[in-house]
Amino acid sequence: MNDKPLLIRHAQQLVTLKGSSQAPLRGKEMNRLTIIEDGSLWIEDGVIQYVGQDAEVLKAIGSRIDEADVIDATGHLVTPGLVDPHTHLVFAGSRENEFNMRLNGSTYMEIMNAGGGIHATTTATRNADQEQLLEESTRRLNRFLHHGVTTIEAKSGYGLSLEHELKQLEVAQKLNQQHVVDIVSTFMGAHAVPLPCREKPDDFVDEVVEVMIPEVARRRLAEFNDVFCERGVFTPEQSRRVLEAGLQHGLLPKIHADEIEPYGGAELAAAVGAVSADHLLKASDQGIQAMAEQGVIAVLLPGTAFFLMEESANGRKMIDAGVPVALSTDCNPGSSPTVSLPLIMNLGCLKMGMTPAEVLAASTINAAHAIKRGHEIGSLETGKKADVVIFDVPNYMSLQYLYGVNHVSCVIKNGQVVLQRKNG
Ligand SMILES: N=CN[C@@H](CCC(=O)O)C(=O)O
Ligand SMILES: [Zn+2]
Repeated sequence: MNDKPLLIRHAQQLVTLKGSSQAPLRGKEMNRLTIIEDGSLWIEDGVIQYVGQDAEVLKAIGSRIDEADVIDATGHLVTPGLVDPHTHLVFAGSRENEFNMRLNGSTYMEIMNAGGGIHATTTATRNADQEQLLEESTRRLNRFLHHGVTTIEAKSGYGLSLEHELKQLEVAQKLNQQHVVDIVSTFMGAHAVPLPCREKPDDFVDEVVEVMIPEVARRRLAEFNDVFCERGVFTPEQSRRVLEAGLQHGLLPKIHADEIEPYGGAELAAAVGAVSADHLLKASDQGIQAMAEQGVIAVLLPGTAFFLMEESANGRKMIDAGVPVALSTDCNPGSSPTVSLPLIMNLGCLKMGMTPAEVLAASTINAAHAIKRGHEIGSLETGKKADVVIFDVPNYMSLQYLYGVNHVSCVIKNGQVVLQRKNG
């Protein structure tokens, strides 16, 4: 912990997103950023103590300014640390061959049904030991940090057996201990039916429900439980079994829903009280309505749609229907190998009709709520963790307008400067 306080001064825009620690922003609220011009932050013991205009903060700290390290953010944008609420961070290998196959006409599901896709990464991940997984995942996590991400969700799901699911989750746990970026773990044993079980998928669901979930919960290796609810993977009935079993063991439900075709995933998310439903490219209007009524967060992944060359989810319609929306990279080796959450924000604007304010809310406070961390991160408010990004742009609109560029200039995690970049 830094003994010295940290003072960030004179931000051209300091976006606080204050006032939503209890519940995610919805509808028109998603444009409510609360911006302070000539903004400053006083950070002590890893926690934000004062937020306001420079003159106000200076008045509050008085002569203590002499104790502090000072960062001059003149001409820069200051935001909460970005939060990525849906990644498959821990895996081995890569699948550029499948990218090439898709560009030659194969579809994502054809490749998976032929034993590639998730199965290919499962083989590579099973063959990797913890050390290799840790090394590959650390490199990825470093790159997330370079793009301004200070907290990330990480799913298992490339083990598909108790032994290898535990291995993936243990690697995530170690990464959380070793790396400055915080990791929140999700168990996703129901990511695919392993090839040898293909004739008897319900037997595999039994194993997930009766063996894997209880053991993962007993070892406290995850907080959430996810399932790939899609035709040819897990049916809505099987998915419900998995999610309800998780709930019985204290694992909160999340769901990969309606990605390839409308399949009742959004409706199921609402019925089981899922924290989030993710993907939703093909979600039905009734499903969207049900999510709005139950307050299920839509975690949208426009990078996945982009990379699969599909139409994005209708983020605009979901926000207008009152669904709280968050954004994520979906970082994985098959459908979205990116680590750039800022690029995903760009795509949120360009492919889903979200405003620059909405994508920022979706990648900070709403993303924090999607992993049940809204009370401690996602906004710049007194008492919250001092996770902060300084961007080399003058305002939040420029972050989207000057798209496809990494504008991160400095990242502060728990009150410590952990990354500084030169932007020229
Ligand atoms: N769609 C299912 N699961 C991942 C992709 C996993 C993979 O292809 O390896 C996703 O969220 O996109
Ligand atoms: Zn995913």
